[in-house]
Amino acid sequence: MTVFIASLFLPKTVHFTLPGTPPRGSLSGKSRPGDRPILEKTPTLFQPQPQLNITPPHTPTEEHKRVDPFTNEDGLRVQLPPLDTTAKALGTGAPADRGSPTWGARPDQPMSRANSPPPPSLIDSNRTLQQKAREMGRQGITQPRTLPRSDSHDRVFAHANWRVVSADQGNGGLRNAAEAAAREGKLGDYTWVGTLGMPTEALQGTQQLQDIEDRLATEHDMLSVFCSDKDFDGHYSHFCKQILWPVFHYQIPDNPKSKAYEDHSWKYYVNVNQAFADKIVKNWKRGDVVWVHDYHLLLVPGMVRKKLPDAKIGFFLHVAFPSSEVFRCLAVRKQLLEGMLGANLIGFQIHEYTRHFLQTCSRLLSAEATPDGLQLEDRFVDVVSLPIGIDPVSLSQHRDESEVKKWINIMRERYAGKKLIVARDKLDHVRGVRQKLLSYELFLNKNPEWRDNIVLIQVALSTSEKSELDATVSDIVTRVNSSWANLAYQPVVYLKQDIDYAQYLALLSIADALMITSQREGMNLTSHEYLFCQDGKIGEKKHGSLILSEFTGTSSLFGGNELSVNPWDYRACADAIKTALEMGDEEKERRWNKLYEAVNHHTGSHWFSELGSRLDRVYEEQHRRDQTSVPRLSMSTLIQQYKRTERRLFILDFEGTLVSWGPVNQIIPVSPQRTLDVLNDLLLDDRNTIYVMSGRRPEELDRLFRRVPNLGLIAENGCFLKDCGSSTWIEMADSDQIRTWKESVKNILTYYLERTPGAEIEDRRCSLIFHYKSAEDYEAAMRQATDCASHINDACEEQRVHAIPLDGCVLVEPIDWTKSTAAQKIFADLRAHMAPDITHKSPVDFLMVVGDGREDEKVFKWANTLGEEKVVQEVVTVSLGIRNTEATATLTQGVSGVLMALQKLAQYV
Ligand SMILES: O=P(O)(O)OC[C@H]1O[C@H](O[C@H]2O[C@H](CO)[C@@H](O)[C@H](O)[C@H]2O)[C@H](O)[C@@H](O)[C@@H]1O
Repeated sequence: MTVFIASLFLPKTVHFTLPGTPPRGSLSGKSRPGDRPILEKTPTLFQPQPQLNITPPHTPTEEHKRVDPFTNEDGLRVQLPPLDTTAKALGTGAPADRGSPTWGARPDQPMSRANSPPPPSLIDSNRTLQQKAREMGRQGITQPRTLPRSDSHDRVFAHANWRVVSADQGNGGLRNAAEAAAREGKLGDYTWVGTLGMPTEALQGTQQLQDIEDRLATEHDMLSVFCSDKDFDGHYSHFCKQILWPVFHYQIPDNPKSKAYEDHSWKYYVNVNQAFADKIVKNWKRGDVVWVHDYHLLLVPGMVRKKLPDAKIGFFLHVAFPSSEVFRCLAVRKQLLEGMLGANLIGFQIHEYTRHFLQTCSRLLSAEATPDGLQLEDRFVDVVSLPIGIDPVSLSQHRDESEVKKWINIMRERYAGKKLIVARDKLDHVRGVRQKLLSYELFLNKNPEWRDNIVLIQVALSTSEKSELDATVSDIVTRVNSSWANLAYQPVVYLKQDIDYAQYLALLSIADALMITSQREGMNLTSHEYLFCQDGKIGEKKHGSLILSEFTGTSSLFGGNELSVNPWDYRACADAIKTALEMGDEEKERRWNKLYEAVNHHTGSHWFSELGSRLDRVYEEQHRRDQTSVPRLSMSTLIQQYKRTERRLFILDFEGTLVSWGPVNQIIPVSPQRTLDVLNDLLLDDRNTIYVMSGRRPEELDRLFRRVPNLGLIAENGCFLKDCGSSTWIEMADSDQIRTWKESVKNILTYYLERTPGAEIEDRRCSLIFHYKSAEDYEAAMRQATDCASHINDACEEQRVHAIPLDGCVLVEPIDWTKSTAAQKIFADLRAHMAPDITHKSPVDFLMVVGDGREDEKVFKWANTLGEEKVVQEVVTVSLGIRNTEATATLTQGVSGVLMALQKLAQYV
């Protein structure tokens, strides 16, 4: 069995060595294969990383021996050497939350064909610039690539030497988690499915590309997904980055240039998702598991499901899921949701995102949402929240490297006597770097005593987002530095480039505080890594404070032990900086201990394996329900069960089971005579106890069943109970609670009623129903009704009430009293009335539940448990519905089938 882990970027990619590139080491004028040039100089803080691959050519088959064990294949110091099997399993060392370097902008990878080449005039006039750029490149100064793509460019790459290297794009947290789970034996065979993260069209049809694909598959267990550059660019740079990423993080651009409502790049998104699905389908074998990750691949579960109806598919969203109010702005909202719903299990980082997703589906797809997931027409999809975490084991090993200690020493010396606030973020609006700098400026303004004594080190990673943000942030940095810097002091160190892993770990270890001001963020693993590095084990600063935006997923794990901030509130953020710096050691330690415990509890490996086990469980459960092999009710078995028992309890649903559905908002005018006769016949045997359950009001049921003495009744779906032979109703629900929520819900219902001509509200004792079957415009009414249900679910969750969109109506009822709670009360009361000398452990030896609806499923479940636990000798649960059921048998002949079956039993008095 193989687990496919589909994520947009593979953990590996390839780098090419182009003929004519200067040999590695030319920064210092020497050529030393495998060495990282920067190390040949006296190390300076945050020297730019060279991006040119300057290794002498070598063939793909001969792996180059690395001289410096801490450098990766690319000469960047980001990977531990494969010392032994444990170290090997630790894999790539890199921050969990990575940057996303601009796609198609590396000089050692082919250029994209997505954009047409610039006109020749421009190329000519650019030549001098290109010369200059090359010159600067030789000096180690990184410049954006200026060469336009051409046929010769393609040919060069098609024949150049290449090597597999660790990719610097993609989800580091996911990779670390998978590697940790594998290392700990919680994940068996697994195969990554993803793109190389570079334009590949130039290589299409070449042996080169085939070799790359083969090598990744055979040596690294990675299936490469190839798509045209245009598709990838449209998918990633446009649909993902300009539409999904902002909208999922609550940034709906409201300016006229906004692309949020356009869908011109939608087709590219579909194409890339289809390419992933095709790759998975082609390689899938029975028993394999498919895990699809993140917002880049929302359609993949649905596409795979279409081809492989039985596949076990999980989907996890790493970023935030917004409120339905925001999500509904997307033009392709339904397609996206339906794509995700192809999975058996959908995971989110925290409960808030799960709730938003359930509400969004209930609102936009009119799907029935339950706390466990979504009941679709033909399947149930489970929905869970499970936060990802870091891998403390590999982090700890990486932290022990001498390079980290070296950087700690350098920084210790450089910042002696200063307090350090550190941060490493992507430079896009969502991450709130601008807000952070403004509050830091405010802090320095308000607290002159701290000037000269504090430094903010902000590492800003590049993004594909091209905006004025860059300029704004640089302006603020300049303003702060020019206000308070002097020859020996600079209040902000701003690095617009990534730092290597050793420097990153040193930075986290030496900090006095980490400051995260994301406007929204799925999780934020940088804060986990920081807390881990603050244990003081490598003799550095310890128990530093964490200033963390309340809009990150991580903040919901930390229980207020962080300094939680609203990044929009500059004053509060400035105050939080002061609190962080002036906090006493004892309080710092107390807070850190709690935070550290949370970090170690929610590890990446736990996350990965727990998701896996949950998928296994829900898949089993869904399959059990899906099996059309829920047997038909066997009359002969039922008769035998009935005949060999003496204390029988029947719990029978009313509408749809004992009578055909009538208009729900009307009292049935005619008594259903046949039903009453059958019930009376059964009750002639005093070994039988019968309860009828219904959503109707007590007075309606009284009227309907006045000719069946000794019948027990459950009204309003479990809110009222009348015992057999009794004339009084027991109110099960808490009437004060009901009164309170009814007031608020009625206001909401009235609002929608006024906008839905022809609709009406039915006020039951414990529930309210918004009926729109007779609305003048049914389609419009249905939209109002789903909005109404979602409005109630948003506004009244704390009042323990929920709104359920049903066929032609929205039912609003309490969460805590159901048909099942009523059935349990009946059973408990029967047990309480058992004579003390009786030795049976159960008041009944035969329990039959028959029903056809959603509410009845809970009663089936409860009854089956009594059977499974052998509390009741014979348990028969029968569903009339065609939907998935918990019942152990089905009856396809509808109401007359039920009446016939009961009539047969009644003959055996
Ligand atoms: O920028 P992208 O290539 O589109 O990828 C989005 C981000 O993915 C990863 O972050 C997300 O997952 C993390 C782990 O679950 C979570 O901590 C974070 O909040 C999510 O946004 C990746 O770490 C980021 O670098 C990417 O930008």
